[in-house]
Amino acid sequence: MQRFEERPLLEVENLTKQYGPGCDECGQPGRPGLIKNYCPSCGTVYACSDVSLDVFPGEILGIVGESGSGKSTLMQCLYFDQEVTAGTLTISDPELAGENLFGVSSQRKRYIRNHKYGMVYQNPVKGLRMDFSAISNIAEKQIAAGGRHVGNMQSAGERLLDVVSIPLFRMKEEPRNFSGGMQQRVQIAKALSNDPPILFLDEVTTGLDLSVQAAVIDLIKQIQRDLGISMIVVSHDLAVIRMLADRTLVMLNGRVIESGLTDQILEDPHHAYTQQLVYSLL
Ligand SMILES: Nc1ncnc2c1ncn2[C@@H]1O[C@H](COP(=O)(O)OP(=O)(O)OP(=O)(O)O)[C@@H](O)[C@H]1O
Repeated sequence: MQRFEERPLLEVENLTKQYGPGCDECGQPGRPGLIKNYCPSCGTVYACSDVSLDVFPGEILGIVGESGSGKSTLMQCLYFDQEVTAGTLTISDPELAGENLFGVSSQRKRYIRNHKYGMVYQNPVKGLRMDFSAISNIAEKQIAAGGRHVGNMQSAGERLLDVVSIPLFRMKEEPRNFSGGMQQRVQIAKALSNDPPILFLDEVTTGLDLSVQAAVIDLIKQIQRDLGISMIVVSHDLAVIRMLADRTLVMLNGRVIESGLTDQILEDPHHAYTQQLVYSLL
C-alpha cells in the first residue's frame, strides 16, 4: 500500500451548498427535517451538507455517488465555480497556508486556479477551446500561470502532449478533429501545464468506449506514479473509482455516508447504499 505524508495537502471542513433560504426546520444541526436533500418546509435543496474531506500529497481521493448525490457540486465548490454557503478550505502551501480559501477574493481564487489547480471536465468542451490548436490550448494555461517565454512554453507543451500520447504531428490541429479519448488526453495535458499540486477529474471517462476508458485510466495512474500529483476523482461508477482511488468517499443526498481506504470499502461496505454499489460490481 502507498504511504502518504502525514499532513493533508487539501482539507475541507463542513462544506455546505444550499439552494434556497433555509429555515428553522432544515437549519438545525444534522438537518433532521430533510427528505433526501430537500426541505419540504421551505423548499431549500442542500446539494452538499457538512461535507468534510482531506487529500494527502500524492494521493488519489475518489468520490462516488449516484446522480444528484452532490458530487459535481462538491467539485465545483472546490474549483471555485460555485460559492459555498458555509465551510472552510485550506491548502498546505507556503503561499496559501492558514487561509480559508472559500473566503478569499475572486482575484485570489483565480490565482489559485491558475497556479495550484488543474481541472479535467467530463465534457471536453468545458475544458478546451475547440477552435485553438492542441498546443495553443496548453499555451493558454501556461500564460495564465505566468509563462511568457515562447520557446520554453512550446517545448513544455510538446513534452506534455508526448506524456499523454498525442502524436506531435497533430499538435497544430484543433481538438474538434480529435476523438473523445484524444480530447480527454489534451484536457489532461492542459490541466498539467501549470505543474499543479492538485488535479480535479470530474467523470472524465463517462461516455467513452470501454477500451478508451481503460487507456485514460492507465494514463491517470501513470501521471500519479510519475508526477506524484494529488487528485480528486469524481465518478458515479465505482468500477472507475476502484481502479484509481487510494481512498474513497461515498456520497448520498449531499452527505458523505461512508469513507475509507478503497479496498476496505470494497471488502467491507457498511452503509446499505454502499453495499448496493459494491454488489453491482459483481
Ligand atoms: N442551481 C441549482 N438549483 C437548485 N438545485 C440544484 C442546482 N444545482 C444542483 N442542484 C441540486 O443539487 C443536488 C446535487 O446535484 P449535483 O449535480 O451536484 O449531483 P451529482 O451527484 O453531481 O449528479 P450528476 O452526476 O447527475 O450531476 C441535486 O438534487 C440537484 O438537483
